[in-house]
Amino acid sequence: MTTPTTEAQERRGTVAVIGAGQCGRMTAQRVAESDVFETVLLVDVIDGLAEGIALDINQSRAIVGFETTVVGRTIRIGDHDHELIADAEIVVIAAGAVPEPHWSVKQLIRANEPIVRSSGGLIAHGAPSAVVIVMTNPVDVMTAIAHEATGFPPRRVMGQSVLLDTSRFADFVAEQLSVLRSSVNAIVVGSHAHDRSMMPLLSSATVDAVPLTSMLDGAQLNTAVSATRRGGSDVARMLNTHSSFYAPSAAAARMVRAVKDDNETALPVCAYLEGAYGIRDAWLGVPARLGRNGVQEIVELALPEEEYMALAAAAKILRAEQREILAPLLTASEQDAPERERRGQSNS
Ligand SMILES: NC(=O)c1ccc[n+]([C@@H]2O[C@H](COP(=O)([O-])OP(=O)(O)OC[C@H]3O[C@@H](n4cnc5c(N)ncnc54)[C@H](O)[C@@H]3O)[C@@H](O)[C@H]2O)c1
Repeated sequence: MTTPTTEAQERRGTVAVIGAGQCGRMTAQRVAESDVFETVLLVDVIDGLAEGIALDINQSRAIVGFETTVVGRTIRIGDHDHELIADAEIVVIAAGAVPEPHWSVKQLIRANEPIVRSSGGLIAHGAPSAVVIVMTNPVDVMTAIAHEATGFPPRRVMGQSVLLDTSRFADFVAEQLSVLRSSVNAIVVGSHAHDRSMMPLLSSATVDAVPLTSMLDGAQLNTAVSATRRGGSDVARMLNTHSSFYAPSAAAARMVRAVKDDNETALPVCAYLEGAYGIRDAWLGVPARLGRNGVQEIVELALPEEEYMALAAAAKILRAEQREILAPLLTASEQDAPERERRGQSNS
């Protein structure tokens, strides 16, 4: 069954979004408005929340002009109604605890780990062929947890992190130079944490093919980098009670579309590295080609020594954080198995 078509377009397939808070509901809306799926399923543990949001989005269809149906469902924590997300080809995890302002990263991890693990269990049983996109913070470690909880090959699990940071960097640079955002060609890699492990790659950044480093001086470049690293916390501080959701949902919806389109679109995402950039056994932000099976290939850019080393340092921090709560991914004997066969993900 497909929904009626307004043009020569057919809507097929289901995207499930777990968590109907600000990020989840906005992602569901953006995906529905792209009008390429038959159904967007939105689920939450709060009674009636997902159902209400779904009804509201659906009532905008005649104005906005899309036919995708958003279906809302309430789930109980630990009640794995696997049928619920059956048929979902892509699942976005946007479920999370409401953080207290004074929480440390460790407290956030402790609060969100069971939520992401239970979401992973639901996906593993209900949608065993799905591609998973994790939004829950801290996203690099939560992506690793989602991978462990689903038992999926790493290529079918990725995090939304550096696509958002890349967009923030492009926005700040465009503001500084009064140019179109589309003329800025730059990429952010590393961690989604708001510190030095989030790395705009200045060496390859261009504006209309002119190197960015020839257009901004050192102080201006530092300003753009700091503004990018602070991007999320600045929004959260202004909103006071909440974190950002417009730009994060735009990034998640873009990733959903790249997976759906299956044409190897390269986007920066949090992915598992097993040799690319000289990094093994860590989840972090790098450019990757996306498709129906998730991460088709890690795109290995030629980085100058300084950026290469900085990325290795970011990976070291993330690996340590991830190993603290994960069972080791590789045993010594597995280390000897052929890379691509073992992980199902190629790095080139
Ligand atoms: N990756 C990014 O770029 C990015 C950006 C902003 C926010 N985030 C993160 O995304 C997550 C969601 O953010 P938000 O602003 O939507 O938060 P929110 O508080 O508005 O929504 C979270 C929702 O998750 C639901 N939930 C909790 N446990 C659940 C479970 N087991 N199953 C289903 N639903 C469950 C809650 O009921 C709530 O509705 C947070 O962890 C946040 O830090 C990530």
